[in-house]
This record gives sequence, C-alpha cells and structure tokens, in this order.
Amino acid sequence: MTSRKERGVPAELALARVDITVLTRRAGAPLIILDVLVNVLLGALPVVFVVAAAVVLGRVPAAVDGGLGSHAWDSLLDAFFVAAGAFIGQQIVAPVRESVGDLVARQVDGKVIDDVMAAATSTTGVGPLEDPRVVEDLRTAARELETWVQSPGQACAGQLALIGRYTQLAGYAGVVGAVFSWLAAAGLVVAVMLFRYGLRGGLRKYADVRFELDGAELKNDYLRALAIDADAAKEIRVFGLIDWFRELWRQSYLEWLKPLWAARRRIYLWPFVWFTAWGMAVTASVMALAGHTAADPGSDLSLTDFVMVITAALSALSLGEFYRESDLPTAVGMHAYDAVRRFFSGLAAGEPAARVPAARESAADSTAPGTPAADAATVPEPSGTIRFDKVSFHYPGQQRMILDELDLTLPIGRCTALVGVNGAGKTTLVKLLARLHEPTSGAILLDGVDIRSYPVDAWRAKLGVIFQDFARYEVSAADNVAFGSVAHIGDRAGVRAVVEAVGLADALDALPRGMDTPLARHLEGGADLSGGQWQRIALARALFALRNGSPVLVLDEPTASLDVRAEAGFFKEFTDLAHGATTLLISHRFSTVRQADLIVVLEDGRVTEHGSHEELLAADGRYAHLFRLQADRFTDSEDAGSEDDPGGGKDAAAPSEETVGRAL
Ligand SMILES: Nc1ncnc2c1ncn2[C@@H]1O[C@H](COP(=O)(O)OP(=O)(O)OP(=O)(O)O)[C@@H](O)[C@H]1O
Repeated sequence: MTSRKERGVPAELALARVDITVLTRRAGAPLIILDVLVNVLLGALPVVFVVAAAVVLGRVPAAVDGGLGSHAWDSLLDAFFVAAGAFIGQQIVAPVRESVGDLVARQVDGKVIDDVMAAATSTTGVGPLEDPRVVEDLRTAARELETWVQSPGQACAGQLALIGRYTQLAGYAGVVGAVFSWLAAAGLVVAVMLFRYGLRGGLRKYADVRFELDGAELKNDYLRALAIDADAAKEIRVFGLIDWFRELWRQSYLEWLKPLWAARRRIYLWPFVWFTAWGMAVTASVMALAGHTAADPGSDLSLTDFVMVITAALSALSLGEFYRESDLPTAVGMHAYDAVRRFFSGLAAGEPAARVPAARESAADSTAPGTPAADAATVPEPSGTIRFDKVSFHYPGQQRMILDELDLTLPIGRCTALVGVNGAGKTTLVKLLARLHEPTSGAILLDGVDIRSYPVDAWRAKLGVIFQDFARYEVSAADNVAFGSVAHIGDRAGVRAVVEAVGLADALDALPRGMDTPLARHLEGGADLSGGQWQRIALARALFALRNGSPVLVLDEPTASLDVRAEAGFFKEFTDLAHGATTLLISHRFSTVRQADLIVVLEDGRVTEHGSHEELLAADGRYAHLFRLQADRFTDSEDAGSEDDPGGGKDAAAPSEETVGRAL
C-alpha cells in the first residue's frame, strides 16, 4: 500500500475525502439526503439573516418618516420578520443537524463494527488473531469505535457538516459579489481558505504524529486497565508495586505526551502565523476596497448595500476558523477506519492455506489406503487411527519450528497421553488437530484421509477440545456446559448428567439460581466459581460434546486446578464416562498420565518415546526420568512428614514402583 507521505498532500487529502464519501454511503440514501438538506438549510439561514438585517437597517429611515401603518413601516416589518425567522430557524436547525449527524455516525459505525465482528469470527484458524500487528490494528480501531470520540462514522458526519459551512461561505461571497464586487468576493473566499488551510492543515499533520504514537497510546490504555484490574490489584498491593507502577504510568504518559507537545509547537506555530498573515492581508485589501468605494461620493453603494457587504464579509471571515463539528472528526476519525482496513487485510493474509496439498492427495495410510475423500461434506466415523504424518509447524511470521516432522498415531477408541516439558509444543499440536492452524508441511490423517479434505466445521464437530486456557463465559452455568454442543443447548437433562459426572452438581445447586446462575459476579444474581470448579465446568463441557456425538476428546491439562482427591478420582471416573472415545490427554501430572493406554513423550518437536507406563519406566528414558522427578517430590515430603518411618533414607533417585504408585 502506498504510504500517505509518498502520495503527497493534495492526493492524500483528496483520497481521504473520497474514502469518507464512500464510507458515508453506508448510512443509506434517505439519511444522507436529510443530513445534506439540513446542512444546506443551516448554511443558508445565516446568510438570509445578514441580508434581511441589512435590509431592516436600510428601511428604518423611510419607516420612521412614514410612521406606524405606512407602507414603509410594513416593509420594515416584513424584512424584520424574515431576519427574525432566519435567526430562530438557526436555533432550531442547529440541534437537528447535530442529531441527524449523530444518526449518520451511528449508522456507519454500527456497520463498521458489524464488519469487524464478522471478519474477526469468520477466520477458519486463529493464526491472524494471534498476530500482534493484526491485534494492534484491531485494538486501535476498537478504541475509537467503542469510545465513539473520533470514529469513522464521526468522520462521515463531520464531512457532511462541511456542506453547511461552505454553503454559508458561498452565500456570503455571493452577497458580496452581487452587491459589491466579484473580485472582492473571490478575495474573501481565498482569505478564508488560507486561514482554514493554516488550521486544518496543521491539524492533519498533528493527527499524523498522534497516529505514529498509537503503540504508546495502547500501552497507556493497558496500564490504565491494569490499575483497575481485580487480579492485578491483588499482586500490586501484596508485592508493594504501587510506587513502581505510578512511576511507570508517569513515564509512559510522558513518552506519549512529549512528542505531541513538540509536534504542536512545530506544526502550529509558524505555518499558522504564515497563513494567518496572508489571510489578514487579503482581508485588509477587501475591507479597504469596500471602505474606499463607500467613501466615494460618486459610488451608488446604498446604506443597505454597505451594511450588507460589511456584515457578509465579516461573517465570511469568521468562517476561517476551526470547525468543531468537522475538523477533528475528519482528521482523526478515518484513522480508525484505516486500522479496520489493515485489520481486514491482516486477517486475509494470515488465513492458513486449508487446501489439501497436491502431493498429499495421493498419500495413503497403512490403515486405509486409497484415495482421499477430497471435499467430502461429512466426516466418516473414525475407525482406525488419527495419524500425524511428518507434521512440521512454525507460527506465522516466525522461523522456529515447534513441531519438526512429527509422526504420531492416536489409536481410535483409546486414551493417549502426551507429556513433555513446558514449551515442548503439546498445545500447538492440539491447535493443529483442531485446525486452528494448518501444518507448515506434512498432514494429519483420519483413517488415511487428510483431514483438510473435510469441511473444517464438519471435522471440528468430531472433536471436544478443552484447552489449558479454556474460556469462562459470562453466561449461565448450564450454558457454559452446553456450549460443548450448542445444537443441544436446551438439553437440560444432558447438562445435568455431565455436571453430576464431574462432581459439580452440589456446588451449582447451591448457587442463587442453581444451574441458571450467570457465572460472573457483576451480573445480576451472578456468582463466580473457584479455579477448580471452573475446571470441572470445562470438563463437563467436553463430556457434553462427547455425549452429543464428538467421538474425539482432547483435554489439555484437565486436572491442573483439581484438588488431590478430585484428581485421584478423575481418571477412573473419566475413563468410565469416556469409554469408547478417542482421548488425547495432556498433563504434567503423572498420576493422571500413567493410566493412559498409550503414553507419548514430545521433545524437540518430535515424539521421542511411546509405550505404556510400565514399558516406558522399563525403558528408563526421558519419561522414566520425569516420572521419578515428580515421584521424588512426593516421597521426600512423605518421608519428612513421617517421623517414625525408618525408610526415610531410601534411594531417592530410584524409588520403587510401589512407592511411586502409593505417592501418586
Ligand atoms: N501464538 C503463538 N505465536 C508464537 N509462538 C507461540 C504461540 N503459541 C505458542 N508459541 C510458542 O510455541 C512453543 C510451544 O508452545 P505450546 O503452548 O505448544 O507448549 P506446551 O508444550 O503446551 O507448553 P506447556 O506445557 O507450558 O503448556 C512455545 O515456545 C511458545 O512460546
């Protein structure tokens, strides 16, 4: 995209005006026509007033001579009523114009917000929404759209409001031209536009500087939000961070404000003085010409004409000012829309290539050789395996491979546990399985068929995934669970069954409105849950998906927030409930992991070990090492807590299987 500076100022201004005009069309023809008419009327009324007031003044001598009831008196009254009508009309039309402008702005902004929401929720994957540049554009746009200070809609209403101002200027110039001199009228218009250029041009440059500081402004927004964030509030107090943060807030604001102050001095001072001097010179010439003509005894300029010209000229000159309703909105408002457009192109550029690569179309899996089900509308019931076939992946815009030619087979109907150190790529693997990202190379095959052959929604309907950072929706507890299969959101008996299965029924029944209680304290009748209770909600959600036909369950750290008792019971209860399902379980808790049918160790982007718990312990590799590390923590504390246990000095590096089993 060509930058604003490269295009040059006139082209930039023209394009900005065209952009606003195009966007304004979204307000709809009736509203736009109404706004234009109201603005034209608001622009014309002051001109009518100036003309009528001058006529009133000119008719006073004759009316005084003629006396009450005379024809001259009546014509004075006629002119007076026109002037008064024009004056009162302005008072009435001005707020109407403001309201119609607001309607235009709301219509446009509403449609822009709809577009943003539609675009943000329509991406197949999450890659674009994880791209910091795309997110920054979205935040910039959202700030103006939400606060409704200088939004795109305000820019549209502001540009329409210019019609009123320029109708007024044209009217005054017309009066001066018709009554006195077209040259003087042209001079007036030039003077006003010079004043305007000095002001509005400065504002445009100032706005450019402000846009360059978007990053700093977003940082300020973040820090401001942090100051009132309940979670951060705890740590800020407990760790005594208040003074540190105050200083950070001060510094951050200064980093944003200082360049703005400097820009204001640089941009406004000399150009403003320069353009104002030119404007004043032109004004002085027009006034001198009018005065000279009026003073000339041979001139046919009447008192009415003279008053009309001077009043029109002065009124025109007063238009060489900052237009509150137009200038800031048109200078700044479209910035948010630029961010919206960058957001759209960022989303489009970041969408994963979901097509099945040509080479992959002939790929055959040992379990199901043959042709892939290219573009099949439905996903068949899994029967053999889900296989990661030489899957490599790096995040968009990054070089580092998170998964590197990874081969992994998940047997259908069995439970596979995935272990690995922090950052090994376990959650990333789940994102690929759910097609939130697509592999950089390689493929994921369901019974030999590349899952990209299927419509993404149909594939996802086969999965019930609970992420480590699962969502906590501010809706009722029942809906939080039912979101696992939104097509069955009304199935209260089903929701109840899975809530009981995860041991949450008593806790939810104790809430003010039972399962209908909104899970957010700030909502009326709402309540919040503990971390472990939220985790059970997430588990119930996964079970609800399973119950309603998602045969593949993926649980990323499902027991991380469960208490020891709940964790101990988790696996048994869960395998009973999830009997027959294909489960991928990610956990750092070996007490959970050890009970899986198959355990897979992920390291350096590849599977380095796989087998049952016993096989992996016997192999004495990475799994055995990690297992012992965790087991030692328990045996140490058990030993320390047991004063009369003579076995406290057991070889911690090699606990017996029995000890480990007891501890875990
Ligand atoms: N959206 C992202 N963009 C760029 N890099 C990412 C993104 N998400 C994760 N990563 C990086 O990918 C690597 C693997 O992360 P991942 O969350 O898959 O690990 P994990 O094995 O699940 O870790 P943990 O056990 O801590 O949950 C990490 O180095 C992480 O920084």
